Amino acid sequence: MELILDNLTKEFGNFTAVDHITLSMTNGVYGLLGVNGAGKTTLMRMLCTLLKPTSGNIYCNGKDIFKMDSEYRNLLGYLPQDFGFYPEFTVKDYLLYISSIKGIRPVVAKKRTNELIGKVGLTKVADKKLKKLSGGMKRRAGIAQAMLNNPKILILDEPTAGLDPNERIRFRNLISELSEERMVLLSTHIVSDVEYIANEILLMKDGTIVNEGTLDEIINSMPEKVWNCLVPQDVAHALSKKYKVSNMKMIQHKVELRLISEEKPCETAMYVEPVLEDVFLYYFGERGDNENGEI
Ligand SMILES: Nc1ncnc2c1ncn2[C@@H]1O[C@H](COP(=O)(O)OP(=O)(O)OP(=O)(O)O)[C@@H](O)[C@H]1O
Repeated sequence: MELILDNLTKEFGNFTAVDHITLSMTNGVYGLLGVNGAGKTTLMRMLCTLLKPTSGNIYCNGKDIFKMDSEYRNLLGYLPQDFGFYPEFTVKDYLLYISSIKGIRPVVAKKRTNELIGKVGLTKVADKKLKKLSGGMKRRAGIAQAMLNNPKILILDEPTAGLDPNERIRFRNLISELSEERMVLLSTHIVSDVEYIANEILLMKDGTIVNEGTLDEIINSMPEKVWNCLVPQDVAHALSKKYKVSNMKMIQHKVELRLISEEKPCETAMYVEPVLEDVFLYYFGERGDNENGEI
């Protein structure tokens, strides 16, 4: 399975949401990481043929996905950010209903529904109405519906948004399990989501992929260094205005800062090994002197 994005672009009026992305993806988990508004959903909607590109193409095993029609849709499973669920349906009925929409034969649908309910850990609540489930459980039902046709390409838009830490971990494990022999593309703005499960990380900013690679490749390619410094409060204040600061902690009467800088930022600064969160800050963070800065 290979998906190729060739100069993919989407404009809304004179705003470019996805800007000439060229990319190739095969089996494995791809983590699309970016801040709100980076263009993740727009990119995913094009990959699901729900949105036509302004220019550029997407090829699946060499064929234009917009010309493949049902041949492509049969390969695809999609969990949208705000997936419409049916509050009065039980988990089982919901999955059987979606199966019928997808044109899956009833015998196959029944078998697949039972299998997936077990896989996503919803056996105990299979006959409960969706409105009675927790956010994480609903999201798991959402994943199950995306998996009904045993897709070779699974696209998950912010699947962990709003989940508590336990559910988040459970979800990550589930996604890893489901990634065998298929391509999974998941978007998130949470660094740890991709840190643990993505084989390939795509950093998206302002409609473009600013960096792409394995966790190690991305971390090692950061052009600046990460420093730890323990300084008095006034110095900490000045440093945080000048540099991007990934962490700040009070230790007795001093402040411990973790910051990103090309050169040694102060006399006492010690170089530390970077982690993905530092890289995220490098690309997406703002220095403290930028009033509009948000991470
Ligand atoms: N239909 C549309 N018309 C106009 N602008 C749009 C439309 N859809 C998206 N945009 C704009 O395109 C940009 C990218 O939006 P998109 O939803 O793809 O980002 P995102 O990375 O998924 O963000 P989030 O994490 O908040 O969902 C945003 O500035 C958004 O306002």
